[in-house]
Amino acid sequence: MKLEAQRYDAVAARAQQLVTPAEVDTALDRMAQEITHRLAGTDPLVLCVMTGAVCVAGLLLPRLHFQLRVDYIHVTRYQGQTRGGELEWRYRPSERIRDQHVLILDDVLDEGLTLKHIVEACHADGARVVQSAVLVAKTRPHACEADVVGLEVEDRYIYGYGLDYKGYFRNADGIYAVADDDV
Ligand SMILES: O=P(O)(O)OC[C@H]1O[C@H](OP(=O)(O)OP(=O)(O)O)[C@H](O)[C@@H]1O
Ligand SMILES: Nc1nc2[nH]cnc2c(=O)[nH]1
Repeated sequence: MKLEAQRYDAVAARAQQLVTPAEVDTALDRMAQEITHRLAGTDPLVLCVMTGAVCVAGLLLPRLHFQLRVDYIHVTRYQGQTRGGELEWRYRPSERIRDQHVLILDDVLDEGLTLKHIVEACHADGARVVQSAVLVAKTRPHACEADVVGLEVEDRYIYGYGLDYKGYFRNADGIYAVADDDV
C-alpha cells in the first residue's frame, strides 16, 4: 500500500538514527573478514534473502575476494507490516542447494524465525554446510542464531539499508528506529 508523502515525511522526522552509514561500513568490513575466514576455499553458494538483504548483498559481495556463486531465496513473514506472521515462501532454489556450502545473507535477525526456517529448508534440500550472516541482530532472544553478525541494535522496529517500513525507506542511508506511535 502507498504511503502519502506527508505521512512518509512525518515518519522520517520522528525516527531516530541508531546506526550511521560509517558504522555500517565498518560492520560490513568486519563481516567480510569473518565470512572470508569461514568460507574462502569452499566455493559457497551465497543466498540473498529477498527483499531486505538486497543492500547487504550489494555492499558485502564486492568485499569478498574469493570464489563464490550468488542466488536468492524469497521468503517473507512481515509482508509490509511491523509484526511478523506466517512465513510465506516465494522462491526456494532447492535443486541448486544439494551438496553445497551455503551462506544465507539477511538484513535483520529479530525473532529469528525466518532464519530458522531457511536453515532447516537448506538442510532438507541437502546442503553440505549452512552458515548465515546478518547485518543487524536485535538484542532479544532469537529462535536461531546467525554465525556472523554485523551490528547489534535495541529491540525496536527499524528501517534503512534494505529494511523497510511499510514497503518504504529500504533506501535510507542509516539504520533508524521508527517512533513508537508509528509502529
Ligand atoms: O527474525 P524474524 O522475526 O523472522 O524477522 C526477520 C525477517 O524479517 C524481514 O523480512 P520480511 O518478512 O519483512 O520481508 P522483506 O525481506 O521483504 O522485508 C527480514 O528481511 C528478515 O528476513
Ligand atoms: N524492516 C524491518 N523488518 C523486520 N523484520 C523483523 N524485524 C524487522 C524490523 O525491525 N524492521
